[in-house]
Amino acid sequence: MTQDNLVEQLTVAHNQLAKHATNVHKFGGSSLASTQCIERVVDIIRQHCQLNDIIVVSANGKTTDALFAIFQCAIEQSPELEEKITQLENMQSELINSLLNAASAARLQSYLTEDIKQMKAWLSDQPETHHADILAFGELWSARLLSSVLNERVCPAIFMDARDFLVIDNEQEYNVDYSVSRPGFEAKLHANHLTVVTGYICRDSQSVTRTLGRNGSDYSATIMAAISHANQVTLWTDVDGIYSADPRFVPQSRKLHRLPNGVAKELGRLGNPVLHANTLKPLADGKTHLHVASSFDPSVPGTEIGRFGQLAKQELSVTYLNDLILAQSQSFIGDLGREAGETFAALCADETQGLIVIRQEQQKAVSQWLAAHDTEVAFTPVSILATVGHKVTRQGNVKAKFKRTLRHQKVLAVVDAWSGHSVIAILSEPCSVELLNNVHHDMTKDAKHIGLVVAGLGNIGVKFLEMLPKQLARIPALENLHLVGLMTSKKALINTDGIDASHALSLFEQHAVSFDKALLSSWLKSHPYDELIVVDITPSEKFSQLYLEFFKEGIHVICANKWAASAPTPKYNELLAEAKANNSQWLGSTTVGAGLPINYAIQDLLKSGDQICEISGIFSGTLSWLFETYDGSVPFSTLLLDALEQGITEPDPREDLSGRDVQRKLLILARAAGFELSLEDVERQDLVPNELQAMTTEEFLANASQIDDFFATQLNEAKTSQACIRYIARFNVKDGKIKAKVSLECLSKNDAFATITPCDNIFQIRSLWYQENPLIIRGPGAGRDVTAGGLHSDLVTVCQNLANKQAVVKIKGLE
Ligand SMILES: NC(=O)C1=CN([C@@H]2O[C@H](COP(=O)(O)OP(=O)(O)OC[C@H]3O[C@@H](n4cnc5c(N)ncnc54)[C@H](O)[C@@H]3O)[C@@H](O)[C@H]2O)C=CC1
Ligand SMILES: N[C@@H](CC=O)C(=O)O
Repeated sequence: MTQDNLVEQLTVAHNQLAKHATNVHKFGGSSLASTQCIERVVDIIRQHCQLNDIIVVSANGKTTDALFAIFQCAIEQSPELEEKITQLENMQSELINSLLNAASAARLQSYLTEDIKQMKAWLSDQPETHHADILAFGELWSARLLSSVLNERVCPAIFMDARDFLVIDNEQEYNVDYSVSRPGFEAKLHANHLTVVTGYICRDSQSVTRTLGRNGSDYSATIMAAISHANQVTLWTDVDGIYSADPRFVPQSRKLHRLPNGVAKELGRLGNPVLHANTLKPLADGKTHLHVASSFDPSVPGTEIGRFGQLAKQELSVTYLNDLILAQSQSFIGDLGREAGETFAALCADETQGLIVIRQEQQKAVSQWLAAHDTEVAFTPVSILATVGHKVTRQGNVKAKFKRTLRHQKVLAVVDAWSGHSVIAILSEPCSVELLNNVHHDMTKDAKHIGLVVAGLGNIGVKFLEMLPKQLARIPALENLHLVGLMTSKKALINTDGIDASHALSLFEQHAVSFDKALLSSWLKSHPYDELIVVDITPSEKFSQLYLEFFKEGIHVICANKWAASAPTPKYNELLAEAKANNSQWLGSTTVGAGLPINYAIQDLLKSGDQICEISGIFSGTLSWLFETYDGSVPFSTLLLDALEQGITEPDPREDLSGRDVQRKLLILARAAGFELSLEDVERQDLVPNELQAMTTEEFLANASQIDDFFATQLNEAKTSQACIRYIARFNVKDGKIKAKVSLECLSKNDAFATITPCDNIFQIRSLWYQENPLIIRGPGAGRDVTAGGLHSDLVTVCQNLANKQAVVKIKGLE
């Protein structure tokens, strides 16, 4: 979804049933099969449609099948005819009476009685002449009923019989005569109404009822889109999208969230059960997007078909058709082969090898056609198996892979489709479910697409983005990762087609727009990626409060932000539980020690059965740098401003000076070590004087010199006893009692914590296995490079886990 779509979607969401642009919604028979189904459809219309939209309907449930059966009984003069008619009439009456108030029900009931009378008359006298008229009752009843229900419960709605305006000029090709149909429709239109139109039926230029063939209602919907210049068509059906293979047979199939028009058309041509070749014909220009969504679960994002950028074009799918005929003839070599392929709309054809693949029912016609050309033909029963994707015939690597996966099969030929969007293998045996699964696995196993959203483009965020293009190029685990979102506190740039990581910041400068939480939520709920990772590099408590929503959507979170990991215990536990329930990964290695592997070390000890009883050290890069550097020659506040400039402090350095940042880190590590405690359980010495507490960051920085006397005094006192001052975090457990404190301490110069490189962190861990001689981890604990590097390390871990399809949640660094 582009930013434009995003904004538009939000506008739509806030303007349900408001006067707006026309969209077309089509509801299939299964979506309208019962009272309960129709109630669901009414809810969908309430939430997703607007006045002036067009609703196209199929016949309720199995009504068309019942009408076919009735027609057949009449032809065969079967004694079951009366009973079948009564059953169908009763079924329609039940729907009418259960959904409408008494007055409307009586009105529709009387129409139904009239229709049944008419049907019986046609059935008793030349039923063949009225075949299409009889079938048309299904859509007629369905549209009349739905429009009445909408009128009663939702908004003004009118009912239109498509035969009153929709004219086809050639029955075989189902070509629409738009020059008659469009003005005919417009003349009947009522402004500020929903229009409910019968699918499947139309008339010819002699005003004879015609049907639009198999799945004609989908075609009706796209015709209505072309007639009304609609922006979107949604096919509400009983499946929730188009999959990379038929999900009934291929459990590993993935939903294709976005399909380029040409690829969708090719899938329809090669027998995709949801898409049909004619359906896409009226949308050939690609401007109107087609959505496939489930009326049984409308909140689940379906498949969008239209014009897309590069990313959607990388998707591959696999489809097959059994019970076909391979026709081989010398005549098919050269131009005649091409002509035959076009004449019979062959599933595939190769004029160099002289072959075409057709459906069984076409065999006779092909024989006759060839007889006219006086040549011989050999017919062989075959099946086809195809890999379908945007311009796939030009992708040598994909074709090679496809051939490799089929090397043990009896492949008669591998042919490029004329469209360029599929490579088709002709098999001498039917395609088995096992073969379909194997080929699908091989062709799509690397195709999991992961979206990346980066929140926070400050000191660390910018460095993270600077490193991203190189990381994407050199780390195999990031192969299918796409930067799709960037945000700061004020603006966001979301582009589902991907944001070029090499120009991320300038693209953000040029195209970012204001956003709010509702907009973000709506996008996050409908994003088209298999997985989405949000990297939180903000210092914002408010942003951390979105994690619960992220986890509910199965989104993964990597954070440098410490708020969520140090939240009050009930909240923290709720986040862990929600992440686990939805297989969301939550990693926050950089929340303590920046890029140092302290979280991993603690987790590893715990996992291996060790028990930690003490964690202490210098956890703040800022305070480490300040106290290691401060010797009284330069005022403390000058050093503080210097640290801010170097990017090692928190955005507001009082977070460091107050000990709050260290307090959070100690809590995060104690939790990682398996202890349950909250921030209040960690005693904290605040080094910010009261008078500087309530100021804005800018005011504080302007008045920072007020802290100098305090630190000068502390330093001088320490010097008199050959000691030094350091801000130390200490956590220990003795006899089950927890003690946790962060404070300024006066240390002997020989103390392990007294002599570290400025800005380094030092972590000392005592445990069952490290009692006398503690485990020490030491190194740079703050700064742009190491923190951004640590975030990239978490990113690779998440992507690797996703590639390995680990079902178990791992919340590294925070568990
Ligand atoms: N400086 C360091 O060495 C380390 C920093 N961190 C953490 O990294 C985070 C970022 O630090 P800096 O880059 O120094 O901060 P910064 O102040 O330079 O940048 C913060 C960014 O977050 C954005 N932001 C703020 N609130 C937002 C919201 N509600 N929604 C979206 N974006 C929002 C801001 O617009 C800005 O782009 C902090 O949580 C910090 O604790 C973690 C480890 C080390
Ligand atoms: N200000 C912090 C930055 C990282 O969390 C520190 O000094 O460690």
